[in-house]
Amino acid sequence: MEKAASFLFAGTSFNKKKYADEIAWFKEKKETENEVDYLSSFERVNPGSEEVTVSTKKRKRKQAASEAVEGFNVFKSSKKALVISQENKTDEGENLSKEKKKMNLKLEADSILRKQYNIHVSGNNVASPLKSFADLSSVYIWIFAIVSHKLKIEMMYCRCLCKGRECFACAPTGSGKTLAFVSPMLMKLKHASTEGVRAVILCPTRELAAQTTRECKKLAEGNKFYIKLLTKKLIRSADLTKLRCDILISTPLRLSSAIKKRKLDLSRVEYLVLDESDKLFELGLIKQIDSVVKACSNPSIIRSLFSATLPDSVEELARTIMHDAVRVIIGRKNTASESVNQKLVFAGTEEGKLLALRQSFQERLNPPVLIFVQSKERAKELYEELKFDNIRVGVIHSDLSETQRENVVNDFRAGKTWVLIATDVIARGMDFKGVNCVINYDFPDSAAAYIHRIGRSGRAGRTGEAITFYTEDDVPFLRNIANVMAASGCEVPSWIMALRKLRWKRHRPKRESILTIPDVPEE
Ligand SMILES: Nc1ncnc2c1ncn2[C@@H]1O[C@H](COP(=O)(O)OP(=O)(O)OP(=O)(O)O)[C@@H](O)[C@H]1O
Repeated sequence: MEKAASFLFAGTSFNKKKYADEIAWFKEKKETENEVDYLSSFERVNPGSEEVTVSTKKRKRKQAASEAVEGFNVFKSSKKALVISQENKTDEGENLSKEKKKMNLKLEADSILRKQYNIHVSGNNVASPLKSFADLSSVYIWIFAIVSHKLKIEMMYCRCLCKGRECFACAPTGSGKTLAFVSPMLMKLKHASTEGVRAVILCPTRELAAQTTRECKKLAEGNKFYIKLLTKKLIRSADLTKLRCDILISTPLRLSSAIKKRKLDLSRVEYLVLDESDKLFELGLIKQIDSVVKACSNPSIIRSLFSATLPDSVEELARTIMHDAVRVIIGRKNTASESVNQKLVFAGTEEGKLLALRQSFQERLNPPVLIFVQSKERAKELYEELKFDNIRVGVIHSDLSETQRENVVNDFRAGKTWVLIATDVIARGMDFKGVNCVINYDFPDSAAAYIHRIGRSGRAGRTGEAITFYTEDDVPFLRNIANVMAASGCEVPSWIMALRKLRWKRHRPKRESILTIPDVPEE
């Protein structure tokens, strides 16, 4: 256990100060105490259960005995439990009914635990959620995820993948989905191999693919896994048929063109993860996804879909290719992270938006701040305006080269720039540490875009803020955003909730130019 756990923690830096309580909690208690802890919490929510009346000592013995009879992993290694179970073997019929009762109690406990943590699971033969330190010894999972109770997705998904199940997973932004699919994947792959690509992770953008590669490498540090980001350079320089790679991370376009041109062999792939899956299943990418799915022809492949937003249409489509998939939803599907305080601000006109932004920067600029606009032209314009104000500002959009985009992201991560203006290109999956505020300078074009944009703040248990400017043009679409806000516990004016809900495809109205300064030089 220790070895496996240290392998998982290798290269991952946890904020030990922040999680000091949890670490202390974990250190102070022995395995058995934690087991009892779980039991007593179960009893608290089951006052009617007969277990409440028995003494702690008796209860422990009773628990150990019946778990051993059933062969659950939790207490399997306990010799005492085995002895007691043999002593108790009196009548087979009685044992059978005890077993049934115990099984029912276990199912009930699983369901209470899921309810407590807002985990919704469906599918056949779904594994129990991880609940105590004892469970860790069987699947070597993230201790911090369990004690902090914040990163629940890892609890459930690790269990599914370790049991070899395909999975749809939908959990809020910043809840740790990346580690939820990378850590069990590394555990299952065990060690590096020369047998070609064994796992593929698809991400919708290059920035996200690069970030995921970095996370994978950090997590695998000390173990010689070959983890590769499929770059243009790699495609040009290497003979991909001989590529030594355990985990390959790519965007769909790059991978499908590599499959086509260089005959990359994906027939041994054991794990395929589609991160930000709803984005990947959008019309523009579906052909490439299809070619990747076909190329991963190993019949025992395990495929998983992850996102903070998972429309029913995507689920339906994906189900046609998945085998008996488990569906794991943390919280409510398609809702924003509850740790982001969301506000709507009426700015009247385009001019009003710039004024409001300048004013809020003068009053309190609490960097890092991310500002989203609806097009690259507008990103460039706002950049010129803010540069003029002597703000440490960066801009990222699809007109920049790969290296330029990389530099902009690195500068923002390093704190060299305090404000980053962006299009939706970085709205998904990007994990900038501690973004204090997201400003939707231009109203998002869908509820999903809103959820992902504001989800760049309030990550990994931290709190954040999101401000959305709206003008007259945006009013018909306010209700859609207001619904998301209300679902995550934010206050919304009643007049907005009374607006008619519109079905929207894409709301990108033609907006007046942001520029107030004349003659912007061409970049
Ligand atoms: N068990 C954990 N304990 C502490 N921090 C964690 C844990 N798991 C993940 N994190 C941190 O939480 C942050 C958010 O994780 P991640 O980027 O995987 O979120 P996500 O759910 O994929 O979000 P998004 O939907 O925006 O892509 C990261 O900085 C990650 O290092």
